[in-house]
Amino acid sequence: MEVSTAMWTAVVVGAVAVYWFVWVMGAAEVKGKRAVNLTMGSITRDKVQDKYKQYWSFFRRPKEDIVAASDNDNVPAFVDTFYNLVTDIYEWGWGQSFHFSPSIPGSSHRDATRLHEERAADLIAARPGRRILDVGCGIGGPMRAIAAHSSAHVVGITINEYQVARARAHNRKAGLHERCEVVCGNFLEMPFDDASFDGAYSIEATCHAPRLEDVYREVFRVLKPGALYVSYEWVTTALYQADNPAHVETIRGIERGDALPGLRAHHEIAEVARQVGFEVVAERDQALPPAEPWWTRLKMGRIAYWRNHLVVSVLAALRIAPKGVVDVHEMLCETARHLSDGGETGIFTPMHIILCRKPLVPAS
Ligand SMILES: C=C(CC[C@@H](C)[C@H]1CC[C@H]2C3=CC[C@H]4[C@H](C)[C@@H](O)CC[C@]4(C)[C@H]3CC[C@]12C)C(C)C
Ligand SMILES: C[S@@+](CC[C@H](N)C(=O)[O-])C[C@H]1O[C@@H](n2cnc3c(N)ncnc32)[C@H](O)[C@@H]1O
Repeated sequence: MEVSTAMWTAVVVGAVAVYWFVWVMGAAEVKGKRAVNLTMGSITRDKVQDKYKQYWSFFRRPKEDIVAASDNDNVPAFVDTFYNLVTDIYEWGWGQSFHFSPSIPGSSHRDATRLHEERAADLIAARPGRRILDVGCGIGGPMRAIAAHSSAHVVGITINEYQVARARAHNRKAGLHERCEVVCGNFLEMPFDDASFDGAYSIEATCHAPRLEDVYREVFRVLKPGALYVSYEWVTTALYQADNPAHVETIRGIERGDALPGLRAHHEIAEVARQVGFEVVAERDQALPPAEPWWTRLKMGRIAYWRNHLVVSVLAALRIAPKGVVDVHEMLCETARHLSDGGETGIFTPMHIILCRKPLVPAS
């Protein structure tokens, strides 16, 4: 082979390899976000690494310090930073719904996710003409599934501005923008009138509240009397032992890597709901058998995480992705390990479901 032919062959093979690596491998989810488009939310490129360090130093401290009164007020700001750092990676590697669901043999993750979301809509009797609140809506995966399933009008709230933009873009693309509204705000002080919603749900979002009563009280305020609220809570189960160092390490790992001021125990949830005035209609851990494990997808993804790590490292080296993206990705790999451990040992569940009703007549 002539030298020039060999060179041209090398160039073509190289170009195909780069295309495949970035465009094909780079799209971890079908039709999802691509690795070349990984930004870091509303953070400018040069600030990503600093913001990551700030986030990490906040959530790495002893739990007692985070929960201490003076720091509580800072939690929503750090949660916002966290979602600037992870939103694109979540969308790229997981999809538009930022939560878990029990796996369903023979069904895709996408279908299992949708069914888990539709369950929330059915539990609160979402239907056409009803105005439903999505507390902590992310980029709106559940909101779109619920609006499509029930034909209700869904209003989502998230603290993160970048997520608002992503959610609105997806709503429009799905043709659901007239039924799905997105508001940027803090669910601890919601910009909604009293008794202005016919139902509400929160999927794996209220775990970010430093005090659960603050968010439940707000949901109670904006619901009409008789309306239902369902929440999918992250909690430690009855199997968790606070004197078992391995358990403590797993739970601390989950808290650190998921911007949680402190996981609650399963028995605390209903107490808080009643304390703010709700009637508790039902409560169960949706992860318990006969449900299939929710952590399978997380665990099976290990090879994909390694591949993703390679992709983000190359993109960061080429300065296509911001520098801090590699650190953030590393943190997520570690978090995935703790979450799988929490699921396998049964000490943690991300789907402790509580269904509440605002009484027709206020309790005396
Ligand atoms: C409810 C919350 C988020 C739950 C999950 C949606 C996310 C928890 C951990 C995330 C991930 C871990 C590993 C990542 C992987 C290394 C990367 O290559 C691709 C994305 C991940 C799979 C990522 C996806 C989202 C999670 C599963 C919390 C924050 C309250
Ligand atoms: C893990 S995501 C879940 C998103 C969505 N429920 C889903 O399942 O796709 C948690 C969401 O809660 C939101 N959140 C956390 N703390 C918040 C707060 N104080 N006010 C409003 N939203 C908040 C985050 O911005 C994020 O959108």
